[in-house]
Amino acid sequence: MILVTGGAGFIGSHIVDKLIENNYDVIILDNLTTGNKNNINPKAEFVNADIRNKDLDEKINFKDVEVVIHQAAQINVRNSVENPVYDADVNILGTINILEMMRKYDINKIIFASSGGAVYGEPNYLPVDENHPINPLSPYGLSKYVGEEYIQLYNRLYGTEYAILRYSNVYGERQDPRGEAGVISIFIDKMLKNQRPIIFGDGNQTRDFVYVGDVAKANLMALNWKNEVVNIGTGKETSVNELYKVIANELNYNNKPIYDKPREGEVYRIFLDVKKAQNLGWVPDVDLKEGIKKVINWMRNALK
Ligand SMILES: O=c1ccn([C@@H]2O[C@H](COP(=O)(O)OP(=O)(O)O[C@H]3O[C@H](CO)[C@H](O)[C@H](O)[C@H]3O)[C@@H](O)[C@H]2O)c(=O)[nH]1
Repeated sequence: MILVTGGAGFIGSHIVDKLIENNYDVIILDNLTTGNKNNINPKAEFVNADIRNKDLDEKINFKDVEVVIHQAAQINVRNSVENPVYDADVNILGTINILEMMRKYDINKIIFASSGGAVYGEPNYLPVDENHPINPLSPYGLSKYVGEEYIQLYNRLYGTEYAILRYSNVYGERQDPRGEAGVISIFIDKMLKNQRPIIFGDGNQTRDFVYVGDVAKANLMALNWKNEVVNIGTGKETSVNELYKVIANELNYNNKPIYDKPREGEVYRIFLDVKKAQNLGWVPDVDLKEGIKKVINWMRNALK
């Protein structure tokens, strides 16, 4: 049995679907603050609870759990700046609570969603590999990194195995354009409604956009990775202006974007070195254009 925390969320629900496709038994733990009931795979068992709950083992039969895939988190970077206590509570104490349940019930493996976009800070060199210095620029980046460190500490103290996946900018179906970020879903949503998207700054800032299905695939492969910290991205750099063009082109949208002042405190250029993931056998299957088409199809139906 595999426990997926945050399994009703954007990335977690795609992981659950892939696990079920591959005949794994899955329990979802989600408190539905940002997760959505509609994302829940009916073949999974669902427990509505908070990762910080000290009596989680009264709700979940941890004796059956062999691996925890820990995706539940406070994921909003800007909210973490406004409310660092809440961010640390969910992302640090929540992670420790999950690790304690694992210790109590001898669960030997955790796969953890970390952030390649947030832990490295402003890159000293590009692409950013796993050995790049850690210099988070937000409480969120720090809380994700502290989660990583606790997981490594539990490995030293109790031998708990881990795979820490540092995602780049993940996009895909079920990323809510009204919720936390996701420039791709925001641009598609606006263009479909014939509104003009806003580009913050000059639009030459770059990101590494990775499709959610490929991230789910990495999590399944990580079931066999032992004590690795791995960047998960495409290794390709795309500017926000380029992204705008690709989406506008797919949608035959002819309006120009509105340029606004740059968003404070965000990095200008970042993309990940993904050689390590490749050496472990993972490569992304879906390129940006194809992924954007998938999101457009999904959003057209979701908006009906
Ligand atoms: O309407 C928008 C939204 C975003 N952007 C720009 O697009 C780029 C990407 O922005 P996102 O908000 O999609 O993502 P971030 O790069 O800010 O990444 C942060 O938000 C992500 C959510 O997808 C992840 O949580 C990630 O770890 C975290 O660093 C940024 O340069 C941003 O300024 C715009 O120009 N217009």
